[in-house]
Amino acid sequence: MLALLRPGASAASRIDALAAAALADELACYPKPGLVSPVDSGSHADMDAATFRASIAALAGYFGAMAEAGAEGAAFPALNALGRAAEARMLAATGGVNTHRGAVFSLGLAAAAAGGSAPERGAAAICRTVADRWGADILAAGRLAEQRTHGAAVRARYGAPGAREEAAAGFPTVIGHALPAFRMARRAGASRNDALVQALFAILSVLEDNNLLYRGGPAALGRAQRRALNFLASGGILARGGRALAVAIHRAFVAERMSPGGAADLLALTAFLARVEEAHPGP
Ligand SMILES: CC(C)(COP(=O)(O)OP(=O)(O)OC[C@H]1O[C@@H](n2cnc3c(N)ncnc32)[C@H](O)[C@@H]1O)[C@@H](O)C(=O)NCCC(=O)NCCS
Ligand SMILES: Nc1ncnc2c1ncn2[C@@H]1O[C@H](COP(=O)(O)OP(=O)(O)OP(=O)(O)O)[C@@H](O)[C@H]1O
Repeated sequence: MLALLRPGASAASRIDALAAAALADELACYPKPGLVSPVDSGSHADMDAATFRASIAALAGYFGAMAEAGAEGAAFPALNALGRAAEARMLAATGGVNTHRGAVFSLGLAAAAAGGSAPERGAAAICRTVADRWGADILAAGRLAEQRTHGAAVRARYGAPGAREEAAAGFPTVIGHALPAFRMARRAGASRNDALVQALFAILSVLEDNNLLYRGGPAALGRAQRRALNFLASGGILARGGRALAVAIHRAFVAERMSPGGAADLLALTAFLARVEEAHPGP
């Protein structure tokens, strides 16, 4: 966080610090259905909050490097190479556990876009930049990719879109659902944590999360979306009993061993964009 406060810090190092803070926001946020937080490991046996902290430390500098590359007009292959190298550092730090693959991808692209555009233009401009500058190449790379990931298995089985489609379209789930929910909750007096909980449920209510599809198929995805819609319809985190309902939904996910990792990645992106807007208020 210190680089944020240093007036002389470069734009890239400020973006790096904002991205690290956003990953810390996502980890700290509780309750998150089935996901790892400092309170518990949710539906995960192979990782806990310490694994995530080690992963965040291993990613130090990556988002700044993406911001610099974006500012220099880098094409997709250069960003992809930085992302793969960061992913390798993440796996080395966690003993091979996938803590942040989706965040390395989505938040990395957003950092590159933030580096290449004036941050005071806001979150929507950053996400549009991802779509405009790299969208076509993101989709083309997907068509050529090795088909051994969980995402590829889900696509082959259910034809579902995933992280690539969300990024190539300029993160519509974040711009259209998560950030409005976050801002509305903040205006209504919610803490950052509680506004992020609200944003996570907004994401969960609409996202085709590949992690849920991989572990539990369309039935698990439908159950997750219905629970999230029910949470939002009953007034969300600020309603009387809202926090208790969120904890109950978290426990239901854990009982079923379900975890919406894609939604968690987009929550980290939401936290990043919110912090960029706070640091660079528009006109
Ligand atoms: C595109 C990536 C994420 C691979 O996707 P694929 O769907 O094939 O694989 P995998 O199942 O391993 O990963 C999916 C990741 O996306 C997240 N996710 C799942 N569903 C969604 C969704 N609907 N929307 C957004 N994210 C999602 C998951 O949490 C998971 O972390 C990635 O491995 C890749 O190409 N990385 C390149 C390196 C990189 O990050 N470059 C930087 C920017 S170009
Ligand atoms: N707080 C969090 N808790 C759990 N997952 C998260 C969290 N934040 C982000 N994620 C995302 O969830 C994904 C990890 O989920 P998961 O462990 O289900 O996937 P996997 O390693 O692909 O599969 P599996 O463990 O089922 O073999 C990561 O890619 C990560 O980006």
